[in-house]
Amino acid sequence: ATKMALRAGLRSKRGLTGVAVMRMQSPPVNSLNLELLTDICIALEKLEMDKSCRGLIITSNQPKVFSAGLDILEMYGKSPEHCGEFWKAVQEMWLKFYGSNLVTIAAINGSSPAGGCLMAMTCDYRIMADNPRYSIGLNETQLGIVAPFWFKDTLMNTVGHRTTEMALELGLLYSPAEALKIGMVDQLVPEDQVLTTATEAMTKWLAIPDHARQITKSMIRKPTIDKLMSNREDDVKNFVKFISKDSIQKSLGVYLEMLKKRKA
Ligand SMILES: CCCCCCCCCCCC/C=C/CC(=O)SCCNC(=O)CCNC(=O)[C@H](O)C(C)(C)COP(=O)(O)OP(=O)(O)OC[C@H]1O[C@@H](n2cnc3c(N)ncnc32)[C@H](O)[C@@H]1OP(=O)(O)O
Repeated sequence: ATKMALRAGLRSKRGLTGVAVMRMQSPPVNSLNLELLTDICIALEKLEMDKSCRGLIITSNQPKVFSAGLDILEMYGKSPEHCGEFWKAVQEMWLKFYGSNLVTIAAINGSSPAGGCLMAMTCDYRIMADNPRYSIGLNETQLGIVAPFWFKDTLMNTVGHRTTEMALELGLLYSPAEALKIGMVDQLVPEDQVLTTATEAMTKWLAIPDHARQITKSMIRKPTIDKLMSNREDDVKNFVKFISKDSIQKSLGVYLEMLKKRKA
């Protein structure tokens, strides 16, 4: 096994031949800030160019949490320029993962709300710890914000039209058992078996010739990717306009307070 050290917040190492394991480690909850998003993108870009790499397992090194989603502090009280730069990085992460040529498997070893759920849904396969304390889903409306169309598309492509209406409008967070039932995740296993099961699943995916699998994946995902690709700048503008509204900033502020109080 070759080890590959990456910059802050991320470690990636080779286990199974041709398979990289990316472990997010940005304490306390792997919230996706600009730095972590950039690190993840650079790491994926490198792996994508590495001919010996065929698969990627993404998991968390933080206890109880896969990823808390986008870092709210990157969108709260920040300048429009900063928000725009942040949003471009979010788009970049989604485009790279959703369009990856690698087999990507999410080993979801903790809660995965909002952007964390999005990230997991960009993968080819999802294995989640069966711990009923964990939750996963796109809860944006609960924060008073609106998930953009490509979040919606990713969910719709994963769980279907009607389930997306309910999930997205109500901002539902699902238990692992519920998430399995609606197809948001593909498999549940005891917490200590998430990574080994991901490795087993990877073996199955890698038995398929890369070329055939990649073309098939692209055929299925390309229309969704093209939709964002041809609207990237408008999407950034929309985001900045939306997130800069006083009412939205207020909602985010209230939500952050709630997160802190809940802890106390
Ligand atoms: C009108 C036209 C509209 C057109 C649309 C335009 C486009 C607009 C788009 C706008 C969409 C933006 C999309 C956003 C997607 C997101 O991802 S938003 C983030 C949502 N995330 C959450 O709701 C998760 C919140 N966190 C939690 O629920 C919990 O932290 C946890 C379950 C993940 C873990 O729980 P626990 O282990 O108990 O840890 P905590 O004590 O709660 O947290 C520790 C620490 O971290 C802080 N924190 C948690 N999450 C975040 C986060 N996402 N960002 C920043 N900070 C976070 C938390 O406050 C604690 O801080 P302190 O230690 O108290 O300082």
